[in-house]
Amino acid sequence: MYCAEFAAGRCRSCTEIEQDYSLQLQHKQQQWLSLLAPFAPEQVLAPYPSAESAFRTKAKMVVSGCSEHPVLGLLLNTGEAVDLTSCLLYPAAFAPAFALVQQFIQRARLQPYQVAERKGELKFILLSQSSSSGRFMLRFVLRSQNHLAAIRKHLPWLQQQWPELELCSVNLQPVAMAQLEGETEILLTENSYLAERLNQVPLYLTPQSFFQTNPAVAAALYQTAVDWTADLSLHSVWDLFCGVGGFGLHLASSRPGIQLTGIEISAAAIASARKAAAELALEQPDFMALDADAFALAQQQAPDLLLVNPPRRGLGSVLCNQLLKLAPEYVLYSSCNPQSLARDLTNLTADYQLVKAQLFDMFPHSQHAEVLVLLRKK
Ligand SMILES: C[S@@+](CC[C@H](N)C(=O)[O-])C[C@H]1O[C@@H](n2cnc3c(N)ncnc32)[C@H](O)[C@@H]1O
Repeated sequence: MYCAEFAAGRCRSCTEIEQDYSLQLQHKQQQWLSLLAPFAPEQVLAPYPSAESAFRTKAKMVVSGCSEHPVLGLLLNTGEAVDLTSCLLYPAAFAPAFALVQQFIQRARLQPYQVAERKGELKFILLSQSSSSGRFMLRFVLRSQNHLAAIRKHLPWLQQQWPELELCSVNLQPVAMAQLEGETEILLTENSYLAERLNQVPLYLTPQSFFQTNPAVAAALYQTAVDWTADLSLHSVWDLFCGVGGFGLHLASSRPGIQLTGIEISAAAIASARKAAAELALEQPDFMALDADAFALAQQQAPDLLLVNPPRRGLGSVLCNQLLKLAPEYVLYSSCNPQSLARDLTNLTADYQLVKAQLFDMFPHSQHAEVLVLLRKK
């Protein structure tokens, strides 16, 4: 796919964008197959493809320039600002939304943060869209509360121009470092959730909780988890690193009566998962805001299916060893880092057989991949 910013060397995020998409997929699949080979999988399925453009429903834009001429995009080491408001990864509704945000910055006279001088207030804007409703969540990442009153004052204007704006908040990131967001979030609208719906399962996104960036591929991933486990005899499932509940809610809503336990470190994400579980009228779901290792280490009895979807670092040896000790009949492992998954599989395949594996192309044009594997106790 042709991208003018990539061709000009100004944006290098999509390192593979100039390669034909079918070749990108072939390439990822080959790498995936070579990582899996030592574990002798019984079945490896064809990769699940993504749309080539307009698939990414979350944008993280550095704000630079000045309040009269704000630039949304990225900042090069040279100090040059790159405008990414027409980036092809975003759905069509993002470009007019970015234009409104730029007008808002001008009206409210928000001063973009100047990295070199450590002056200014507005560092980033984070924009997410619900793929089911088309509605938006907008977050301003600020250095301090100095611009908060101006944002509050002009927000009614923005809401009037932009009826699809469901939720708006301010995140405070006072530290001058690369970390995108800080701990304090100030909600500016009545609504505290952005409602998403994948495969008819409600999911509630909140400002600080994780959500997949490619909802079409995420829907396929969740559905595959349901399909691969449909024939298994399951009474209990743990969903570790459950986020707002995508995997667990899909499994439990497709199998009435199943005992679901969801564990996640973010209390906001757990509140979302509980809200969705109540809407689905699930019987006895148990979503708890806890560290996954601490939870697993405190358990004596395994569920029938243990589902894990850890961050890029993977499970690590403590959780892998506890998993081997608990010995659930089945493990379903979804990973956004095939390398750390392979490390964990080295541990887990001592007692588990790798039954199925599939790559989901959540991040086209990059070298990243989401992968799903099903393991059965030997
Ligand atoms: C890759 S995301 C998966 C989220 C979810 N399964 C989904 O499909 O959206 C990893 C999740 O692990 C959570 N997390 C990170 N460290 C954790 C820990 N020590 N214990 C429990 N959850 C953790 C993050 O907050 C994040 O929601």
